[in-house]
Amino acid sequence: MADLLQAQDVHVTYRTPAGSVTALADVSVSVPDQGMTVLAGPSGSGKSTLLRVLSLVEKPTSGEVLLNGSPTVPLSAARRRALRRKDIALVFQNPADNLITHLTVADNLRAAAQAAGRPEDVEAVLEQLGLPGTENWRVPALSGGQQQRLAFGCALARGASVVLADEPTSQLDAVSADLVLQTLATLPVPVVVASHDPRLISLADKTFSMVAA
Ligand SMILES: Nc1ncnc2c1ncn2[C@@H]1O[C@H](COP(=O)(O)OP(=O)(O)OP(=O)(O)O)[C@@H](O)[C@H]1O
Repeated sequence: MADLLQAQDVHVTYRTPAGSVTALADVSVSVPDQGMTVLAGPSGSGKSTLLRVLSLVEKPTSGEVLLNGSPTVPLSAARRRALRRKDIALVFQNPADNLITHLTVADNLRAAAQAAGRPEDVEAVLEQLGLPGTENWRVPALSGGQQQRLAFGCALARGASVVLADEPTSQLDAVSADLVLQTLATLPVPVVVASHDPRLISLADKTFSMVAA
């Protein structure tokens, strides 16, 4: 197993009107190129910040982030954006934030595939997500859990090599959350999840426990 993503001695400090806030202090973690890695910890421990740093959305104040062994911090914003578009899917907590809500399920998957210049296989992706027969549904007709699973499907459709998800079960009822967990555990790409959901942590191949900085 190789390391897909590595954070090395990462610090993140935010400047606010009330002074500076340290979100991450000296954090080092590696994400293997398979299975599910869970970033676990209480509210305020920096899970979402670390997820944004690992997904190259946010540059750390100091430290390095390696993607497939190559440093990303020295790269230009454009180069980081290109890497992110090619390899990395960040799935947000609010299901609808991950989708084009006025389009159908199939058109969301097609848009994701086309943006990456990839062939579409809508039926195969929906089968894999446990959403067969929903091709023509518009996003608001899906439950929150179904929307979350469709967001994972869009990540697969665009060929992302890793999916990072922020608290994917926090806005779902228990039944929907279970289906999302099953889907996450069977995605054919490595997954990084920020969560304090014990059910999710119990499915992890690797857990990184965080404490407030
Ligand atoms: N943009 C920001 N500006 C200022 N402070 C921030 C910002 N983002 C995060 N923080 C602070 O950084 C710390 C870590 O926040 P973060 O959201 O990463 O933690 P978390 O573990 O994901 O929390 P939660 O589970 O509540 O989402 C907190 O003290 C938070 O208030």
